[in-house]
Amino acid sequence: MLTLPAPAKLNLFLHVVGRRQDGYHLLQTVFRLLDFSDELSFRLRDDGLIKLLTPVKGVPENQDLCVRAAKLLKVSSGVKLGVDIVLKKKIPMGGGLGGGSSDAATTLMALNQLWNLNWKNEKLLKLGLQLGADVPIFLFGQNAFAEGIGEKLTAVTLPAAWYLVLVPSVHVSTAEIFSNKELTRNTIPIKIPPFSIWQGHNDLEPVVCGAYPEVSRSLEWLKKLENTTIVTMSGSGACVFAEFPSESEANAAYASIPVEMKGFVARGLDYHPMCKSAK
Ligand SMILES: C[C@@](CO)(OP(=O)(O)O)[C@H](O)COP(=O)(O)OP(=O)(O)OC[C@H]1O[C@@H](n2ccc(N)nc2=O)[C@H](O)[C@@H]1O
Ligand SMILES: Nc1ncnc2c1ncn2[C@@H]1O[C@H](COP(=O)(O)OP(=O)(O)O)[C@@H](O)[C@H]1O
Repeated sequence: MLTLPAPAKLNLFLHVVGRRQDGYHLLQTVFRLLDFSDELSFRLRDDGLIKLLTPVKGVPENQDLCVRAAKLLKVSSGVKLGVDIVLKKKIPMGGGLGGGSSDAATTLMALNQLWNLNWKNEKLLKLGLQLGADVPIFLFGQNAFAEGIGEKLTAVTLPAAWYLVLVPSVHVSTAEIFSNKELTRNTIPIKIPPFSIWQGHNDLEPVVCGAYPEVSRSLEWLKKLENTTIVTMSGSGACVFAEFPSESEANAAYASIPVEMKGFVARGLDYHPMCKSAK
């Protein structure tokens, strides 16, 4: 068994700067990888079948992003092998933390190895984008400024930071938020780095807060905390987070969350844990 992590991400800001003709939105965002991961294990099968031994509740096996990633790589490479996948989910689903996309990226990297394909990272990145706009960042393997729909990536160095992430108990559909009439799509594009991560905002946040009061309440609670450097929503929500310069400040804030709120503290990473530079 090959066992590998699939880390979560945060969008430190997310600007919607336009819309493509196919309806997809043009974004500018900074992705920060988190030391908070799903775990995937892979066992080679020589009968060509792709099996998820631990289906996720509410997600049919053939729609799970790791199964879709494995099938796409199998068809694209023409390989005759298969795989058994065991997925231990820890990242909240549909939370704007990119869990499904990260599972897909880890699957592509694992099978590139297990099936002896030796595909270059750029080729995997292109394939990954077919599965979702968030998949490329996890294959890129380090924090990045992203443009386009999330595929034009420029590496960025971010300060050490810890995050208190709140997980409201609502499921937000990414497609629903992007199609909302109230969404503003005209934030003025910023220039590529250097820029300040602290001056950004999330254009999807007012739309999600309007539709889901629990997200709004969680955000308001975070905004009252002291010593935070960023407080915003990640991606299309529902998770919201506060950034702190030290672990002790993040833990102290976590210790004070009201009983009805759920969350966790995680360290910001510089690299994907599967990246050579991370070791
Ligand atoms: C908003 C972001 C920010 O990082 O993250 P999440 O909140 O999903 O984590 C991403 O852009 C989401 O990426 P991902 O979750 O992979 O989205 P996809 O499956 O590609 O798209 C879901 C749907 O959202 C809409 N969509 C998505 C991305 C984009 N740039 N413009 C869009 O309009 C499209 O309607 C699409 O059908
Ligand atoms: N392995 C997976 N993990 C999580 N979600 C998955 C997975 N495979 C498919 N999905 C589907 O993708 C949707 C978005 O999942 P996720 O990536 O966790 O959230 P987000 O796009 O908000 O960051 C889920 O609601 C679920 O229906």
